[in-house]
Amino acid sequence: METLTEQILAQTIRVRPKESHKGTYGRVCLVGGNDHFGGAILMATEASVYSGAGLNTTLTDPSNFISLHSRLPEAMVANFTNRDELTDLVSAANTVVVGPGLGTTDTSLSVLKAVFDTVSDNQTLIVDGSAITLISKHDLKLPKAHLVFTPHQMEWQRLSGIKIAAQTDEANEAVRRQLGGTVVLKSHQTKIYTPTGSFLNTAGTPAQATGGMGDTLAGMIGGFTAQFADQTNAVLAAVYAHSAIADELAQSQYVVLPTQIIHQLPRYMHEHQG
Ligand SMILES: NC(=O)C1=CN([C@@H]2O[C@H](COP(=O)(O)OP(=O)(O)OC[C@H]3O[C@@H](n4cnc5c(N)ncnc54)[C@H](O)[C@@H]3O)[C@@H](O)[C@H]2O)[C@@H](O)CC1
Ligand SMILES: Nc1ncnc2c1ncn2[C@@H]1O[C@H](COP(=O)(O)OP(=O)(O)O)[C@@H](O)[C@H]1O
Ligand SMILES: [Mg+2]
Repeated sequence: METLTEQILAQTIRVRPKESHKGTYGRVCLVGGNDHFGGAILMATEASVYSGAGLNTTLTDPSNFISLHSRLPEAMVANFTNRDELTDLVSAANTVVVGPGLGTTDTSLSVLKAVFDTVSDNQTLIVDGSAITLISKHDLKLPKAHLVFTPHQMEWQRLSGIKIAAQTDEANEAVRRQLGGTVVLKSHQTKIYTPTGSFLNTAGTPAQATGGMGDTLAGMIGGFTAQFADQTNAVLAAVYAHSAIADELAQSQYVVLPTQIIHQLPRYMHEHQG
């Protein structure tokens, strides 16, 4: 297992070419946020926007439209139960993030199934939070896409069937191979299992242990994979940056809020572009 270092940032975060426009930096479609968990999709969307993704559209419950727009006018919004809009917007994206705050109701399940029916193998699909729980509960067939799963240990237990205490590298890698794609197994020391190797993230702090921290990471992975060509490096750089920014803030803070990490992203990415 290789330890992630700051080097991953300069290898991934590109200096922006002069001749470019919003279309150069990718389209992200984020799907989630029911009438209880609006904050989750708001944070994921804000993280994608602040990571620099060129165009961001959020498919969510209509009760979240006003809060999302008033906080983040840069993002577009649509109703996640409108099947035609979902099909159009998901198809148009380079990266789709599904799950933050999606919930586990019948509506959540039908939204997730619609996303799975729509994505294709040239797209990256980040599967987070409730989407992981729904796949486990309903034994859903996974779509053909560049899959990136972002479970915490309990979600990984549900998806892989491996109890938290038995989540060894060998056992985790075996399930990753069956699933295909990449698994970001989140904990106090996140491990990333990819088709080309495994990585340990030693950055990060207990000051991050607060709700919304993973929703924020899912949005960052969305923003990074939409912009940067090497999809594995984009995931690794997002994981590292998320924790490293938290470490900076934790030097003088007892707790680090997800939105504080988000607001440091443009400055941090400017300092670490290669
Ligand atoms: N502001 C919001 O709207 C928020 C919405 N959220 C959403 O709520 C939904 C449910 O997610 P939850 O994760 O809260 O609930 P889950 O029920 O999926 O998992 C939480 C449980 O897992 C346990 N656990 C064991 N190891 C863990 C680890 N390493 N990291 C985290 N938990 C671990 C926790 O103690 C807790 O009992 C998701 O869709 C999520 O996106 C949460 O992110 C919280 C904030
Ligand atoms: N003690 C800790 N040390 C380092 N990182 C942590 C710690 N606790 C939580 N994190 C990080 O915070 C995030 C939590 O994700 P998750 O549990 O999905 O949060 P949520 O669903 O509430 O947004 C992960 O990236 C995890 O690595
Ligand atoms: Mg989560």
